[in-house]
Amino acid sequence: MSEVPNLDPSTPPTPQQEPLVSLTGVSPRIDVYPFYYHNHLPGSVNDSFLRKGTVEKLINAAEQLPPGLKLVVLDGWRSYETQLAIYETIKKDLETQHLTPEEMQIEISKYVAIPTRDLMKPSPHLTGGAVDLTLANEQVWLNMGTGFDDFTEKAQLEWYERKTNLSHEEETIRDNRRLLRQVMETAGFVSNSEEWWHFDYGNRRWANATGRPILYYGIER
Ligand SMILES: C[C@@H](N)C(=O)N[C@H](C)C(=O)O
Ligand SMILES: [Zn+2]
Repeated sequence: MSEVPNLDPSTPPTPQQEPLVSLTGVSPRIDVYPFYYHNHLPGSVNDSFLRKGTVEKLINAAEQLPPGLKLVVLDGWRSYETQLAIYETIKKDLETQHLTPEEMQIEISKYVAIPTRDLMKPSPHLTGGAVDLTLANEQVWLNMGTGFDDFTEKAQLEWYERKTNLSHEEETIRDNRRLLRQVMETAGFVSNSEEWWHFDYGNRRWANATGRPILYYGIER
C-alpha cells in the first residue's frame, strides 16, 4: 500500500499521509461486496479500501444502526482504470438518447466524475474518501428503491421525500434512505443529491459542502 512518507518523525502524520486500509473484517457491522470486481471491471480487486480516518468514520456510522442492520460497502477507493470504465459505460448508454454534446456533458457529470490520474485534482473515489454503500439485515439487502448505479431520477437521494401519496413499500424505501443518510451524515460524511448510495469524507466535495479544508487528495495503491 503506497503512502506519502512522513519524513519528520516528530510531527504526527497529516490526513493526506493516511494509508488506504482494507474494509474486510474491520467491523461485524460492515460487509464488503466489491461491485465492480463482481462485474469484471478493469482495475478492480476483490476488496474495498478507504483512508484510515474514513474507515473510522464508517465504523462509527455502522455502530449507530439499529440492531440487526449493517452497512454493505459496494466501492471505496477506485483506480483510474475502473473510473474510466464506468465513465465509458455511462457515456455509451447515454449515446442512445441523442443528446447535444452540452446535454451529454451535463448528464454524465450527474452520475460519474471525469477520470483522471492527476492526484491533485482527483475524482472523489481516487482519494479514498468516497464510499458507495447500502443497508442489509441478516438475510437481504434492504429495498432502497433502485439498484446501485441505476442512473435514473429515482436514484436521487430525495426522490421519495418529494413524492406524494407514497405506498407502503415507498414509505419503507424513504425510511431506508433516511436511515442510511442519517447514520452517514452523523458520522461526518456528506451525501450526494443524485445518488442515494454515494457519500464523501475529507475530499474536495466534502470540503466544498462543509467549508472545511481538504483532507485527502488522490492516492495510488
Ligand atoms: C459511478 C458512481 N458509483 C459514482 O461513484 N459516482 C460518483 C459521482 C463518482 O464517479 O465519483
Ligand atoms: Zn460513488
